[in-house]
Amino acid sequence: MADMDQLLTKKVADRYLKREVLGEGTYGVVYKAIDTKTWQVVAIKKIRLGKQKEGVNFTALREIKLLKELKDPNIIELIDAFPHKGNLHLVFEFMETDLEAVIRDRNIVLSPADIKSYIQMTLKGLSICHKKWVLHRDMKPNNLLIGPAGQLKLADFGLARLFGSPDRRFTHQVFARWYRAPELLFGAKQYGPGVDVWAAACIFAELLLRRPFLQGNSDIDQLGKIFAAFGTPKASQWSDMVYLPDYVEYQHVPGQTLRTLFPMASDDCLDLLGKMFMYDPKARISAHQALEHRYFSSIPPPTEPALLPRPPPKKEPANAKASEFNPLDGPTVLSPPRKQRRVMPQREGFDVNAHNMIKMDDHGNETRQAAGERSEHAPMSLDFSVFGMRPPNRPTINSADRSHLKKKLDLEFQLPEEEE
Ligand SMILES: Nc1ncnc2c1ncn2[C@@H]1O[C@H](COP(=O)(O)OP(=O)(O)OP(=O)(O)O)[C@@H](O)[C@H]1O
Repeated sequence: MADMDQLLTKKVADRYLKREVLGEGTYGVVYKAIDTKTWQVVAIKKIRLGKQKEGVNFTALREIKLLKELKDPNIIELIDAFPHKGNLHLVFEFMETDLEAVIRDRNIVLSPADIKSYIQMTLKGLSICHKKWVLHRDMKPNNLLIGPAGQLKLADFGLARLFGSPDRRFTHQVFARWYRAPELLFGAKQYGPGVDVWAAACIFAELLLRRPFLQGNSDIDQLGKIFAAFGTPKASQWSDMVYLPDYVEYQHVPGQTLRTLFPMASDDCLDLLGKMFMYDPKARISAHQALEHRYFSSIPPPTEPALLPRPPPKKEPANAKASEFNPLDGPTVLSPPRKQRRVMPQREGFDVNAHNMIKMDDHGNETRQAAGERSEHAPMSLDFSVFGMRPPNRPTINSADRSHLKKKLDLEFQLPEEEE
């Protein structure tokens, strides 16, 4: 490991002075750095591009350019993007903390006005991205970063699409499942902005409850938790559901009222939440419509961002939090017992032997298992979403492509000689 002096003097791409590692996420390591062009503190996300030889994925890089142009007070700014030593570096404005830290800080009391403010900023960021046809697809509280003036900004926008669906076998991805929309859990290949609205609804619920709302420990269990909360969807509520690739029939459970689930919330709050949690993505409210909902115009008005309670700036790498977090600490298990649940693949030509099963390891993580091998932990946990749903090839960049790229994409590529 490089010593501190080296880290302090290292210059990346002739522009950034690298500082400490902030943490490691799904796509790679994140460093703190100083931008010597502006003397601004930045966060550099180093994305591993792998060793593929297929060259540059121009579509992906065109999308990075699009992300660079996506400027809004509620979206983290992508300041720069450059390839360096087989990795793609994305330079973002530096943010002090995130919404997960706010929710989990027991010293923080969140008033209804504070919750309104945080969810309004989330929806504002979403609405702008959706207007430009960019989906997030991996919304969760630790992707909602909070700046020094209390502004909430959406981070990691578009990365799931660009660099493939995050692999949920990684520890830090276990939590992402809790925010997945039912259509994704049923394997929808075509989905829209509704997936982000569902995730925003889960975050809204988490702000109200101060703990993750629906904590499934496998994709099937996640659907079980959703249905136990809101009732198994009827064909009248979501007619297209049965056509989804991984649709399985669940035993009918009645669900609970939103009032029972969120006893302290106002009527307006519950009305909006219910519209964001609509099963049928076509019936689900859009981020733009949600912002027009009377919840945001009724009293209390949302707290000014600068007045929002927030934890002290982070000191430790946030990836430590994954190990601290115990999903068993969560709310009452809402899922019906496994035995009661019918999981019946009803697809023509479905061959269970051709597929894989998912079982849970001791930490509650999913591990793939060949079909035929029986899992004692989750005998019914067939995860159909793994079939034929491999992440798209990651874009790769080789030196021959760089000049080409510069012309095509107008990214400021500077490729220094020094070692990383
Ligand atoms: N713009 C930023 N400013 C400050 N810290 C950041 C910034 N972006 C990321 N970080 C920090 O870097 C670390 C890794 O972040 P990253 O987004 O890669 O993963 P994560 O949010 O921990 O998990 P996941 O990949 O599942 O979203 C986290 O501690 C995160 O708070």
